[in-house]
Amino acid sequence: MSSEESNSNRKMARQNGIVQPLLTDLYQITMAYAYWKSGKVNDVAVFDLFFRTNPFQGEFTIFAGLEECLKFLENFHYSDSDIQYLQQTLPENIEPEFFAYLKDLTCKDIRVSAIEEGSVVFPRVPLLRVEGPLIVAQLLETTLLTLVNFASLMATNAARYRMVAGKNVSLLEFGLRRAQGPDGGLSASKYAYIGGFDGTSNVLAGKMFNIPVRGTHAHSFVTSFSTLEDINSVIIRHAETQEPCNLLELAIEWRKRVSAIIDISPEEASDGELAALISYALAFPSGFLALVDTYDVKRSGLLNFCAVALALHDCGYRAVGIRIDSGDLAYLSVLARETFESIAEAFKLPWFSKLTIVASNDINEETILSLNEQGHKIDCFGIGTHLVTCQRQPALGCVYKLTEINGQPRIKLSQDVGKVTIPGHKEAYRLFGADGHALIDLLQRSSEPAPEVGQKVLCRHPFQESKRAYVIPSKVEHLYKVYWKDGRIHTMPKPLHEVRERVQSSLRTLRQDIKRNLNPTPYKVAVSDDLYNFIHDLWLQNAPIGELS
Ligand SMILES: Nc1ncnc2c1ncn2[C@@H]1O[C@H](COP(=O)(O)OP(=O)(O)OP(=O)(O)O)[C@@H](O)[C@H]1O
Ligand SMILES: O=P(O)(O)OC[C@H]1O[C@H](OP(=O)(O)OP(=O)(O)O)[C@H](O)[C@@H]1O
Ligand SMILES: O=C(O)c1cccnc1
Ligand SMILES: [Mg+2]
Repeated sequence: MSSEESNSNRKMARQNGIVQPLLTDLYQITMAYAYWKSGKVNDVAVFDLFFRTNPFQGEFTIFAGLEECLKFLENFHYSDSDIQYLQQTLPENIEPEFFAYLKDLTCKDIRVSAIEEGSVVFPRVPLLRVEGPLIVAQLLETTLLTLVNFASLMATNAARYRMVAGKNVSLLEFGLRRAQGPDGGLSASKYAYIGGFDGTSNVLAGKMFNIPVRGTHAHSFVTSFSTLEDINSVIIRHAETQEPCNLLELAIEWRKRVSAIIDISPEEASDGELAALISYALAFPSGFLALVDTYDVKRSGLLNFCAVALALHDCGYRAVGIRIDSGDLAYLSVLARETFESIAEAFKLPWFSKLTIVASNDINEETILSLNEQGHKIDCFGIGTHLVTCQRQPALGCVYKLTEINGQPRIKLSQDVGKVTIPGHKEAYRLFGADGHALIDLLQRSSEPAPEVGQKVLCRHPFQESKRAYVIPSKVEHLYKVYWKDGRIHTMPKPLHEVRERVQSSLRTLRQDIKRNLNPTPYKVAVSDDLYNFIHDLWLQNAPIGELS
Protein backbone atom coordinates (compact mmCIF):
# COMPACT_ATOMS: atom_id res chain seq x y z
CA MET A 1 0.00 0.00 0.00
CA SER A 2 1.41 3.44 -0.92
CA SER A 3 1.69 6.05 1.79
CA GLU A 4 -1.01 8.18 0.07
CA GLU A 5 -3.41 5.21 0.19
CA SER A 6 -2.65 4.33 3.78
CA ASN A 7 -3.13 7.98 4.72
CA SER A 8 -6.51 8.22 3.09
CA ASN A 9 -8.08 5.76 5.50
CA ARG A 10 -6.03 6.49 8.58
CA LYS A 11 -7.79 7.53 11.73
CA MET A 12 -6.64 10.83 13.18
CA ALA A 13 -6.07 11.16 16.93
CA ARG A 14 -8.96 12.59 18.93
CA GLN A 15 -8.92 16.36 19.31
CA ASN A 16 -8.73 18.06 22.68
CA GLY A 17 -12.37 18.65 23.69
CA ILE A 18 -11.84 22.35 24.32
CA VAL A 19 -11.35 22.92 20.60
CA GLN A 20 -14.90 23.83 19.59
CA PRO A 21 -16.71 26.74 17.93
CA LEU A 22 -17.05 28.74 21.16
CA LEU A 23 -13.28 28.65 21.63
CA THR A 24 -13.18 32.00 19.89
CA ASP A 25 -13.28 35.72 20.54
CA LEU A 26 -16.68 37.26 21.21
CA TYR A 27 -16.22 39.70 18.35
CA GLN A 28 -16.35 36.91 15.78
CA ILE A 29 -19.89 36.11 16.87
CA THR A 30 -21.01 39.72 17.18
CA MET A 31 -19.59 40.37 13.70
CA ALA A 32 -21.42 37.29 12.43
CA TYR A 33 -24.68 38.83 13.66
CA ALA A 34 -23.90 42.20 12.11
CA TYR A 35 -22.96 40.52 8.80
CA TRP A 36 -26.17 38.50 8.97
CA LYS A 37 -28.27 41.58 9.65
CA SER A 38 -26.65 43.51 6.82
CA GLY A 39 -27.62 40.85 4.30
CA LYS A 40 -24.15 39.34 3.88
CA VAL A 41 -25.25 35.73 4.31
CA ASN A 42 -24.41 34.89 0.72
CA ASP A 43 -21.20 36.89 0.52
CA VAL A 44 -18.17 34.85 -0.40
CA ALA A 45 -14.81 35.68 1.11
CA VAL A 46 -11.17 34.69 0.85
CA PHE A 47 -8.99 34.92 3.96
CA ASP A 48 -5.23 34.38 4.17
CA LEU A 49 -3.58 33.11 7.34
CA PHE A 50 0.08 34.18 7.53
CA PHE A 51 2.76 35.64 9.81
CA ARG A 52 4.95 38.66 9.26
CA THR A 53 8.15 37.83 11.18
CA ASN A 54 9.99 34.58 11.84
CA PRO A 55 10.37 33.69 15.52
CA PHE A 56 13.54 33.33 17.63
CA GLN A 57 15.47 35.90 15.55
CA GLY A 58 15.62 33.21 12.90
CA GLU A 59 14.84 33.33 9.21
CA PHE A 60 12.57 30.30 8.92
CA THR A 61 9.47 28.86 10.53
CA ILE A 62 8.03 25.34 10.52
CA PHE A 63 4.33 25.22 9.68
CA ALA A 64 2.35 22.97 12.01
CA GLY A 65 -1.19 22.57 13.32
CA LEU A 66 -2.91 21.71 10.03
CA GLU A 67 -4.25 18.33 11.17
CA GLU A 68 -5.88 19.94 14.22
CA CYS A 69 -7.41 22.65 11.97
CA LEU A 70 -9.00 19.95 9.81
CA LYS A 71 -10.43 18.15 12.84
CA PHE A 72 -11.89 21.46 13.97
CA LEU A 73 -13.55 22.04 10.58
CA GLU A 74 -14.91 18.49 10.63
CA ASN A 75 -16.61 19.00 13.97
CA PHE A 76 -17.61 22.65 13.56
CA HIS A 77 -21.15 22.88 14.84
CA TYR A 78 -22.88 24.88 17.60
CA SER A 79 -24.51 22.56 20.12
CA ASP A 80 -27.86 23.32 21.76
CA SER A 81 -26.09 24.43 24.91
CA ASP A 82 -23.76 26.67 22.88
CA ILE A 83 -26.80 28.36 21.31
CA GLN A 84 -28.46 28.65 24.70
CA TYR A 85 -25.34 30.26 26.15
CA LEU A 86 -25.11 32.73 23.26
CA GLN A 87 -28.78 33.61 23.63
CA GLN A 88 -28.19 34.43 27.29
CA THR A 89 -24.98 36.30 26.64
CA LEU A 90 -25.57 38.39 23.54
CA PRO A 91 -27.78 41.49 23.83
CA GLU A 92 -31.53 40.89 24.05
CA ASN A 93 -32.35 42.58 20.76
CA ILE A 94 -30.67 39.84 18.70
CA GLU A 95 -33.27 38.35 16.38
CA PRO A 96 -34.08 34.71 17.17
CA GLU A 97 -33.67 33.77 13.49
CA PHE A 98 -29.95 34.45 13.86
CA PHE A 99 -29.68 31.64 16.40
CA ALA A 100 -31.60 29.33 14.09
CA TYR A 101 -29.08 30.27 11.37
CA LEU A 102 -26.11 29.55 13.70
CA LYS A 103 -27.62 26.24 14.75
CA ASP A 104 -27.38 24.91 11.19
CA LEU A 105 -23.92 26.25 10.38
CA THR A 106 -21.21 23.80 9.33
CA CYS A 107 -18.10 24.07 7.18
CA LYS A 108 -19.73 22.35 4.21
CA ASP A 109 -19.24 25.34 1.90
CA ILE A 110 -15.74 26.17 3.08
CA ARG A 111 -12.63 25.32 1.09
CA VAL A 112 -9.22 25.31 2.72
CA SER A 113 -5.97 25.18 0.79
CA ALA A 114 -2.76 24.92 2.75
CA ILE A 115 0.95 24.31 2.66
CA GLU A 116 1.94 20.79 3.72
CA GLU A 117 2.35 20.47 7.49
CA GLY A 118 6.01 20.29 8.51
CA SER A 119 7.23 22.53 5.66
CA VAL A 120 9.56 25.46 6.17
CA VAL A 121 7.61 28.63 5.58
CA PHE A 122 8.31 32.32 5.42
CA PRO A 123 6.76 35.67 6.25
CA ARG A 124 3.79 36.85 4.17
CA VAL A 125 3.29 33.55 2.36
CA PRO A 126 -0.19 32.38 3.38
CA LEU A 127 -0.04 29.07 5.26
CA LEU A 128 -3.77 28.58 4.86
CA ARG A 129 -6.23 30.09 2.40
CA VAL A 130 -9.84 29.89 3.58
CA GLU A 131 -12.59 30.48 1.02
CA GLY A 132 -16.34 30.34 1.40
CA PRO A 133 -19.28 32.09 3.05
CA LEU A 134 -17.99 35.27 4.69
CA ILE A 135 -19.74 34.61 7.98
CA VAL A 136 -18.42 31.07 8.39
CA ALA A 137 -14.91 31.96 7.25
CA GLN A 138 -14.89 34.84 9.72
CA LEU A 139 -16.11 32.61 12.55
CA LEU A 140 -13.10 30.31 12.01
CA GLU A 141 -10.46 33.03 12.50
CA THR A 142 -9.53 32.83 16.15
CA THR A 143 -9.63 29.07 16.47
CA LEU A 144 -7.53 28.50 13.35
CA LEU A 145 -5.03 31.05 14.61
CA THR A 146 -4.78 29.46 18.04
CA LEU A 147 -4.31 26.04 16.41
CA VAL A 148 -1.55 27.23 14.07
CA ASN A 149 0.33 29.81 16.14
CA PHE A 150 1.55 27.74 19.06
CA ALA A 151 1.93 24.59 16.95
CA SER A 152 4.21 26.33 14.45
CA LEU A 153 6.13 28.18 17.16
CA MET A 154 6.77 24.93 19.07
CA ALA A 155 7.70 22.93 15.98
CA THR A 156 10.11 25.70 14.98
CA ASN A 157 11.60 25.85 18.45
CA ALA A 158 12.08 22.08 18.52
CA ALA A 159 13.62 22.09 15.03
CA ARG A 160 16.09 24.74 16.18
CA TYR A 161 17.10 22.59 19.17
CA ARG A 162 17.52 19.66 16.80
CA MET A 163 19.76 21.75 14.52
CA VAL A 164 22.11 22.85 17.31
CA ALA A 165 22.18 19.40 18.93
CA GLY A 166 23.06 17.64 15.67
CA LYS A 167 21.58 14.39 14.46
CA ASN A 168 23.57 12.04 16.68
CA VAL A 169 22.22 13.28 20.00
CA SER A 170 18.82 12.22 21.38
CA LEU A 171 16.40 14.91 22.47
CA LEU A 172 13.68 14.23 25.01
CA GLU A 173 10.91 16.67 25.88
CA PHE A 174 10.43 16.91 29.68
CA GLY A 175 8.29 20.05 29.84
CA LEU A 176 4.78 19.13 30.97
CA ARG A 177 5.20 20.43 34.53
CA ARG A 178 6.33 23.85 33.31
CA ALA A 179 4.08 24.20 30.25
CA GLN A 180 1.36 26.83 29.85
CA GLY A 181 -1.34 24.62 31.31
CA PRO A 182 -2.56 21.18 30.26
CA ASP A 183 -3.17 21.94 26.59
CA GLY A 184 0.09 23.87 26.33
CA GLY A 185 1.83 20.77 27.67
CA LEU A 186 0.06 18.33 25.38
CA SER A 187 0.56 20.48 22.28
CA ALA A 188 4.19 21.07 23.20
CA SER A 189 4.83 17.31 23.31
CA LYS A 190 3.16 16.77 19.94
CA TYR A 191 4.96 19.59 18.14
CA ALA A 192 8.31 18.95 19.82
CA TYR A 193 8.15 15.48 18.30
CA ILE A 194 7.27 16.91 14.89
CA GLY A 195 10.16 19.37 15.19
CA GLY A 196 12.67 16.58 15.73
CA PHE A 197 12.56 15.44 19.38
CA ASP A 198 12.80 11.68 19.85
CA GLY A 199 10.40 11.24 22.73
CA THR A 200 8.47 12.79 25.56
CA SER A 201 7.95 12.18 29.24
CA ASN A 202 4.25 13.10 28.74
CA VAL A 203 2.33 9.85 28.97
CA LEU A 204 -0.96 11.18 27.62
CA ALA A 205 0.82 12.63 24.58
CA GLY A 206 2.36 9.19 24.05
CA LYS A 207 -1.05 7.55 24.15
CA MET A 208 -2.88 10.13 22.05
CA PHE A 209 -0.28 10.72 19.35
CA ASN A 210 1.73 7.52 19.43
CA ILE A 211 4.94 9.35 20.39
CA PRO A 212 7.67 7.32 22.13
CA VAL A 213 7.53 7.91 25.92
CA ARG A 214 10.81 8.01 27.81
CA GLY A 215 12.06 8.82 31.27
CA THR A 216 14.47 8.30 34.12
CA HIS A 217 13.69 8.99 37.79
CA ALA A 218 13.65 11.99 40.09
CA HIS A 219 15.80 13.10 43.03
CA SER A 220 12.94 12.22 45.38
CA PHE A 221 13.46 8.56 44.56
CA VAL A 222 17.05 8.84 45.74
CA THR A 223 16.37 10.99 48.79
CA SER A 224 13.61 8.64 49.97
CA PHE A 225 16.33 6.06 50.85
CA SER A 226 18.61 6.72 53.84
CA THR A 227 20.57 3.53 54.48
CA LEU A 228 21.26 0.16 52.92
CA GLU A 229 18.64 -1.31 55.25
CA ASP A 230 16.01 0.53 53.23
CA ILE A 231 16.30 -2.01 50.42
CA ASN A 232 13.33 -4.35 50.49
CA SER A 233 14.77 -7.42 48.84
CA VAL A 234 18.28 -7.73 47.50
CA ILE A 235 17.78 -10.81 45.36
CA ILE A 236 17.51 -10.81 41.59
CA ARG A 237 17.48 -13.85 39.32
CA HIS A 238 20.23 -14.12 36.74
CA ALA A 239 18.88 -13.14 33.31
CA GLU A 240 19.94 -16.43 31.72
CA THR A 241 20.59 -19.02 34.42
CA GLN A 242 17.77 -17.83 36.72
CA GLU A 243 20.19 -18.40 39.64
CA PRO A 244 19.44 -16.01 42.54
CA CYS A 245 22.04 -13.22 42.88
CA ASN A 246 22.48 -10.87 45.84
CA LEU A 247 22.62 -7.48 44.13
CA LEU A 248 23.53 -5.62 47.33
CA GLU A 249 26.52 -7.82 48.14
CA LEU A 250 27.72 -7.66 44.56
CA ALA A 251 27.32 -3.88 44.44
CA ILE A 252 29.24 -3.35 47.68
CA GLU A 253 32.03 -5.56 46.41
CA TRP A 254 32.12 -3.71 43.07
CA ARG A 255 32.07 -0.32 44.83
CA LYS A 256 35.36 -1.24 46.49
CA ARG A 257 36.93 -2.39 43.24
CA VAL A 258 35.74 0.65 41.27
CA SER A 259 36.83 3.08 43.99
CA ALA A 260 40.38 1.83 43.62
CA ILE A 261 40.29 2.60 39.90
CA ILE A 262 38.76 6.06 40.05
CA ASP A 263 40.46 7.04 43.27
CA ILE A 264 37.32 7.89 45.24
CA SER A 265 36.83 6.33 48.64
CA PRO A 266 33.67 4.24 49.10
CA GLU A 267 33.24 5.94 52.49
CA GLU A 268 32.58 9.23 50.73
CA ALA A 269 29.71 7.80 48.67
CA SER A 270 26.16 7.93 50.00
CA ASP A 271 24.69 4.63 51.18
CA GLY A 272 21.18 6.05 50.79
CA GLU A 273 21.94 6.71 47.13
CA LEU A 274 23.35 3.21 46.68
CA ALA A 275 20.21 1.78 48.27
CA ALA A 276 18.06 3.82 45.87
CA LEU A 277 20.02 2.78 42.80
CA ILE A 278 19.95 -0.90 43.80
CA SER A 279 16.21 -0.66 44.35
CA TYR A 280 15.73 0.96 40.97
CA ALA A 281 17.91 -1.65 39.30
CA LEU A 282 15.88 -4.42 40.95
CA ALA A 283 12.72 -2.89 39.49
CA PHE A 284 14.21 -2.24 36.02
CA PRO A 285 17.21 -4.49 35.53
CA SER A 286 17.16 -4.04 31.74
CA GLY A 287 16.40 -0.32 31.78
CA PHE A 288 18.68 0.92 34.53
CA LEU A 289 19.30 4.65 33.94
CA ALA A 290 20.20 6.41 37.16
CA LEU A 291 20.20 10.01 38.31
CA VAL A 292 23.66 10.58 39.75
CA ASP A 293 23.75 14.20 40.92
CA THR A 294 21.66 14.04 44.11
CA TYR A 295 24.68 14.35 46.42
CA ASP A 296 27.84 14.65 44.37
CA VAL A 297 28.39 13.28 40.87
CA LYS A 298 32.10 12.73 41.29
CA ARG A 299 32.31 11.52 44.89
CA SER A 300 29.10 9.54 45.13
CA GLY A 301 26.78 9.23 42.13
CA LEU A 302 29.21 7.87 39.57
CA LEU A 303 30.77 5.41 41.99
CA ASN A 304 27.40 4.09 43.13
CA PHE A 305 26.11 3.85 39.58
CA CYS A 306 29.15 1.93 38.34
CA ALA A 307 28.94 -0.43 41.31
CA VAL A 308 25.29 -1.25 40.59
CA ALA A 309 25.84 -1.46 36.82
CA LEU A 310 28.70 -3.95 37.31
CA ALA A 311 26.67 -5.94 39.83
CA LEU A 312 23.80 -6.07 37.34
CA HIS A 313 26.26 -7.31 34.73
CA ASP A 314 27.13 -10.22 37.02
CA CYS A 315 23.43 -11.04 36.95
CA GLY A 316 23.28 -10.99 33.15
CA TYR A 317 21.99 -7.44 32.59
CA ARG A 318 23.45 -4.36 30.93
CA ALA A 319 22.77 -0.97 32.49
CA VAL A 320 21.60 1.86 30.24
CA GLY A 321 23.31 4.93 31.70
CA ILE A 322 23.10 8.00 33.88
CA ARG A 323 21.37 11.38 34.07
CA ILE A 324 23.17 14.50 35.31
CA ASP A 325 20.81 17.31 36.36
CA SER A 326 23.06 19.99 37.85
CA GLY A 327 26.55 21.38 37.85
CA ASP A 328 28.86 21.89 34.89
CA LEU A 329 27.37 19.53 32.32
CA ALA A 330 30.39 19.65 30.00
CA TYR A 331 32.87 18.83 32.74
CA LEU A 332 30.69 16.21 34.42
CA SER A 333 29.81 14.44 31.17
CA VAL A 334 33.51 14.23 30.24
CA LEU A 335 34.32 12.96 33.73
CA ALA A 336 31.57 10.35 33.49
CA ARG A 337 32.73 9.17 30.07
CA GLU A 338 36.35 8.91 31.26
CA THR A 339 35.19 6.91 34.27
CA PHE A 340 33.20 4.54 32.06
CA GLU A 341 36.18 4.15 29.75
CA SER A 342 38.57 3.34 32.61
CA ILE A 343 36.17 0.71 33.91
CA ALA A 344 35.65 -0.72 30.42
CA GLU A 345 39.40 -1.05 30.13
CA ALA A 346 40.07 -2.37 33.64
CA PHE A 347 37.36 -5.05 33.57
CA LYS A 348 37.44 -5.81 29.84
CA LEU A 349 33.86 -4.71 29.30
CA PRO A 350 33.91 -2.58 26.10
CA TRP A 351 30.14 -1.82 26.27
CA PHE A 352 30.70 0.07 29.53
CA SER A 353 32.43 2.92 27.69
CA LYS A 354 29.30 3.43 25.58
CA LEU A 355 26.83 3.92 28.45
CA THR A 356 24.32 6.67 27.78
CA ILE A 357 24.84 10.07 29.40
CA VAL A 358 21.66 12.14 29.70
CA ALA A 359 21.90 15.80 30.72
CA SER A 360 19.09 18.02 31.92
CA ASN A 361 18.61 21.26 33.89
CA ASP A 362 17.38 24.46 32.29
CA ILE A 363 18.85 23.67 28.89
CA ASN A 364 18.25 25.97 25.95
CA GLU A 365 19.68 26.53 22.47
CA GLU A 366 22.53 28.66 23.80
CA THR A 367 23.47 26.08 26.44
CA ILE A 368 23.73 23.40 23.77
CA LEU A 369 25.80 25.65 21.51
CA SER A 370 28.10 26.47 24.40
CA LEU A 371 28.41 22.81 25.43
CA ASN A 372 29.30 21.95 21.83
CA GLU A 373 32.03 24.57 21.88
CA GLN A 374 33.43 23.35 25.18
CA GLY A 375 33.32 19.70 24.18
CA HIS A 376 31.02 17.31 26.02
CA LYS A 377 30.12 13.64 26.10
CA ILE A 378 26.35 13.93 26.39
CA ASP A 379 24.26 11.48 24.33
CA CYS A 380 20.85 12.81 25.22
CA PHE A 381 19.36 16.09 26.41
CA GLY A 382 16.20 16.19 28.51
CA ILE A 383 14.66 19.61 27.92
CA GLY A 384 11.65 21.16 29.59
CA THR A 385 10.96 24.78 30.44
CA HIS A 386 12.77 26.66 27.66
CA LEU A 387 11.45 24.33 25.00
CA VAL A 388 7.78 24.09 25.89
CA THR A 389 7.24 27.67 27.01
CA CYS A 390 9.23 28.96 24.03
CA GLN A 391 10.87 31.24 26.53
CA ARG A 392 12.96 33.03 23.92
CA GLN A 393 9.82 34.12 22.06
CA PRO A 394 6.51 33.17 23.56
CA ALA A 395 4.21 33.79 20.57
CA LEU A 396 4.13 33.59 16.80
CA GLY A 397 2.16 36.40 15.20
CA CYS A 398 0.03 34.70 12.57
CA VAL A 399 -2.86 36.88 11.39
CA TYR A 400 -5.97 36.18 9.33
CA LYS A 401 -6.77 38.81 6.73
CA LEU A 402 -9.60 39.27 4.24
CA THR A 403 -8.11 39.45 0.75
CA GLU A 404 -11.18 39.14 -1.44
CA ILE A 405 -14.95 39.54 -1.10
CA ASN A 406 -17.41 38.49 -3.81
CA GLY A 407 -14.58 38.34 -6.31
CA GLN A 408 -13.35 41.85 -5.42
CA PRO A 409 -9.83 42.18 -3.98
CA ARG A 410 -9.39 43.76 -0.56
CA ILE A 411 -6.33 45.50 0.84
CA LYS A 412 -5.60 46.59 4.41
CA LEU A 413 -3.41 49.69 4.41
CA SER A 414 -1.04 50.65 7.18
CA GLN A 415 1.51 53.37 7.94
CA ASP A 416 3.84 50.44 8.46
CA VAL A 417 4.46 49.08 4.93
CA GLY A 418 5.22 45.65 6.33
CA LYS A 419 1.63 45.44 7.58
CA VAL A 420 -0.04 46.21 4.24
CA THR A 421 -1.83 43.03 3.15
CA ILE A 422 -1.32 41.41 -0.25
CA PRO A 423 -4.78 41.42 -1.85
CA GLY A 424 -6.64 38.89 -3.97
CA HIS A 425 -6.80 35.14 -4.50
CA LYS A 426 -3.18 34.03 -4.81
CA GLU A 427 -0.99 31.01 -5.36
CA ALA A 428 2.42 30.45 -3.81
CA TYR A 429 5.33 28.73 -5.55
CA ARG A 430 8.74 27.77 -4.26
CA LEU A 431 11.42 28.19 -6.91
CA PHE A 432 14.59 26.13 -6.63
CA GLY A 433 18.02 27.14 -7.91
CA ALA A 434 20.54 25.21 -9.96
CA ASP A 435 22.17 23.70 -6.84
CA GLY A 436 18.83 22.28 -5.68
CA HIS A 437 18.32 24.72 -2.82
CA ALA A 438 15.12 26.71 -2.40
CA LEU A 439 15.80 30.17 -3.84
CA ILE A 440 12.69 32.22 -3.39
CA ASP A 441 8.94 31.94 -2.67
CA LEU A 442 6.82 33.63 -5.30
CA LEU A 443 3.25 34.82 -4.81
CA GLN A 444 1.14 35.25 -7.93
CA ARG A 445 -2.48 36.04 -8.70
CA SER A 446 -4.35 32.75 -9.14
CA SER A 447 -5.33 33.81 -12.67
CA GLU A 448 -1.66 33.84 -13.77
CA PRO A 449 0.01 30.80 -15.33
CA ALA A 450 2.33 28.91 -12.98
CA PRO A 451 6.07 29.55 -13.33
CA GLU A 452 7.85 26.88 -15.33
CA VAL A 453 11.15 25.09 -14.99
CA GLY A 454 13.80 26.73 -17.19
CA GLN A 455 11.63 29.78 -17.91
CA LYS A 456 12.81 33.18 -16.73
CA VAL A 457 10.43 34.74 -14.21
CA LEU A 458 10.58 38.26 -12.77
CA CYS A 459 10.40 38.23 -8.98
CA ARG A 460 9.69 41.54 -7.26
CA HIS A 461 9.83 42.70 -3.67
CA PRO A 462 6.18 43.35 -2.80
CA PHE A 463 6.77 46.92 -1.66
CA GLN A 464 10.18 48.13 -2.82
CA GLU A 465 10.08 48.97 -6.51
CA SER A 466 13.82 48.74 -7.14
CA LYS A 467 14.21 45.30 -5.57
CA ARG A 468 13.64 42.70 -8.27
CA ALA A 469 15.42 39.81 -9.90
CA TYR A 470 15.03 37.29 -12.68
CA VAL A 471 14.97 33.66 -11.66
CA ILE A 472 15.24 30.61 -13.91
CA PRO A 473 13.98 27.83 -11.64
CA SER A 474 15.40 24.32 -11.82
CA LYS A 475 12.30 23.10 -9.99
CA VAL A 476 8.95 24.70 -9.15
CA GLU A 477 6.84 23.57 -6.21
CA HIS A 478 3.23 24.71 -6.01
CA LEU A 479 2.84 25.15 -2.26
CA TYR A 480 -0.92 24.67 -1.91
CA LYS A 481 -3.07 21.59 -1.81
CA VAL A 482 -6.81 21.61 -1.15
CA TYR A 483 -7.24 19.97 2.26
CA TRP A 484 -10.89 20.70 2.94
CA LYS A 485 -13.74 20.84 0.42
CA ASP A 486 -17.43 19.87 0.19
CA GLY A 487 -17.74 19.38 3.92
CA ARG A 488 -14.98 16.84 4.25
CA ILE A 489 -11.26 16.31 4.30
CA HIS A 490 -10.08 16.37 0.69
CA THR A 491 -6.40 15.57 1.27
CA MET A 492 -5.63 13.52 4.34
CA PRO A 493 -2.87 15.18 6.38
CA LYS A 494 0.21 13.00 6.84
CA PRO A 495 0.66 11.00 10.05
CA LEU A 496 2.89 12.49 12.72
CA HIS A 497 6.04 10.54 11.90
CA GLU A 498 5.80 11.59 8.24
CA VAL A 499 5.29 15.23 9.22
CA ARG A 500 8.37 14.85 11.42
CA GLU A 501 10.35 13.56 8.42
CA ARG A 502 8.95 16.35 6.27
CA VAL A 503 10.42 18.91 8.71
CA GLN A 504 13.91 17.54 8.19
CA SER A 505 13.62 17.10 4.42
CA SER A 506 12.15 20.58 4.06
CA LEU A 507 14.93 22.10 6.19
CA ARG A 508 17.53 20.38 4.00
CA THR A 509 16.31 22.45 1.02
CA LEU A 510 17.39 25.65 2.82
CA ARG A 511 20.85 27.09 2.39
CA GLN A 512 22.97 26.91 5.53
CA ASP A 513 23.26 30.69 5.90
CA ILE A 514 19.47 30.96 6.21
CA LYS A 515 19.50 28.41 9.05
CA ARG A 516 22.53 29.60 10.98
CA ASN A 517 21.99 30.70 14.56
CA LEU A 518 23.66 34.11 14.51
CA ASN A 519 22.50 36.75 12.02
CA PRO A 520 21.01 34.36 9.48
CA THR A 521 20.40 35.55 5.90
CA PRO A 522 16.75 36.29 5.14
CA TYR A 523 15.06 34.02 2.62
CA LYS A 524 13.42 35.94 -0.22
CA VAL A 525 9.67 36.16 -0.64
CA ALA A 526 8.56 37.91 -3.82
CA VAL A 527 5.50 38.72 -5.90
CA SER A 528 5.06 38.43 -9.66
CA ASP A 529 5.12 41.57 -11.76
CA ASP A 530 1.38 41.20 -12.30
CA LEU A 531 0.67 40.91 -8.56
CA TYR A 532 3.03 43.82 -7.85
CA ASN A 533 1.07 46.11 -10.16
CA PHE A 534 -2.22 44.80 -8.82
CA ILE A 535 -1.20 45.60 -5.21
CA HIS A 536 0.02 49.06 -6.07
CA ASP A 537 -3.00 50.01 -8.20
CA LEU A 538 -5.32 48.92 -5.42
CA TRP A 539 -3.19 50.77 -2.89
CA LEU A 540 -3.55 54.01 -4.86
CA GLN A 541 -7.29 53.48 -5.27
CA ASN A 542 -7.75 52.97 -1.54
CA ALA A 543 -5.33 55.50 -0.06
CA PRO A 544 -7.11 58.76 0.63
CA ILE A 545 -5.58 61.90 -0.92
CA GLY A 546 -4.87 64.47 1.76
CA GLU A 547 -5.28 68.21 1.40
CA LEU A 548 -2.59 70.64 2.51
CA SER A 549 -3.67 73.91 4.00
N1 LIG B 1 29.30 23.67 30.82
C1 LIG B 1 28.26 24.47 30.76
N2 LIG B 1 28.24 25.52 29.95
C2 LIG B 1 27.20 26.35 29.89
N3 LIG B 1 26.11 26.21 30.63
C3 LIG B 1 26.05 25.18 31.48
C4 LIG B 1 27.11 24.25 31.59
N4 LIG B 1 26.77 23.34 32.50
C5 LIG B 1 25.54 23.67 32.96
N5 LIG B 1 25.09 24.77 32.35
C6 LIG B 1 23.83 25.48 32.57
O1 LIG B 1 24.05 26.35 33.65
C7 LIG B 1 22.93 26.42 34.51
C8 LIG B 1 23.33 25.95 35.93
O2 LIG B 1 22.26 26.13 36.77
P1 LIG B 1 22.38 26.62 38.24
O3 LIG B 1 23.30 27.79 38.32
O4 LIG B 1 21.03 26.77 38.80
O5 LIG B 1 23.19 25.46 38.90
P2 LIG B 1 22.76 24.01 39.26
O6 LIG B 1 23.85 23.19 38.73
O7 LIG B 1 21.37 23.71 38.87
O8 LIG B 1 22.88 24.09 40.82
P3 LIG B 1 22.23 23.19 41.92
O9 LIG B 1 23.33 22.30 42.33
O10 LIG B 1 21.86 24.19 42.94
O11 LIG B 1 21.05 22.46 41.35
C9 LIG B 1 21.87 25.55 33.89
O12 LIG B 1 21.03 26.36 33.10
C10 LIG B 1 22.67 24.61 32.99
O13 LIG B 1 21.94 24.16 31.86
O1 LIG C 1 14.59 22.04 31.14
P1 LIG C 1 14.05 21.84 32.52
O2 LIG C 1 12.86 22.68 32.80
O3 LIG C 1 15.10 21.93 33.54
O4 LIG C 1 13.40 20.36 32.48
C1 LIG C 1 13.66 19.22 33.16
C2 LIG C 1 13.78 19.42 34.65
O5 LIG C 1 12.66 18.99 35.34
C3 LIG C 1 13.07 18.09 36.36
O6 LIG C 1 13.28 18.60 37.63
P2 LIG C 1 12.66 19.90 38.28
O7 LIG C 1 13.14 21.10 37.53
O8 LIG C 1 11.19 19.75 38.46
O9 LIG C 1 13.33 19.92 39.71
P3 LIG C 1 14.83 20.20 40.09
O10 LIG C 1 15.49 20.98 38.98
O11 LIG C 1 14.72 20.98 41.34
O12 LIG C 1 15.42 18.87 40.25
C4 LIG C 1 14.36 17.54 35.84
O13 LIG C 1 15.15 17.01 36.85
C5 LIG C 1 14.98 18.70 35.14
O14 LIG C 1 15.75 19.49 35.98
O1 LIG D 1 12.17 11.28 33.15
C1 LIG D 1 12.82 12.24 33.56
O2 LIG D 1 14.02 12.17 33.83
C2 LIG D 1 12.13 13.58 33.69
C3 LIG D 1 10.84 13.77 33.34
C4 LIG D 1 10.25 15.00 33.50
C5 LIG D 1 10.99 16.03 34.00
N1 LIG D 1 12.24 15.85 34.33
C6 LIG D 1 12.84 14.64 34.20
MG1 LIG E 1 15.21 21.86 37.28
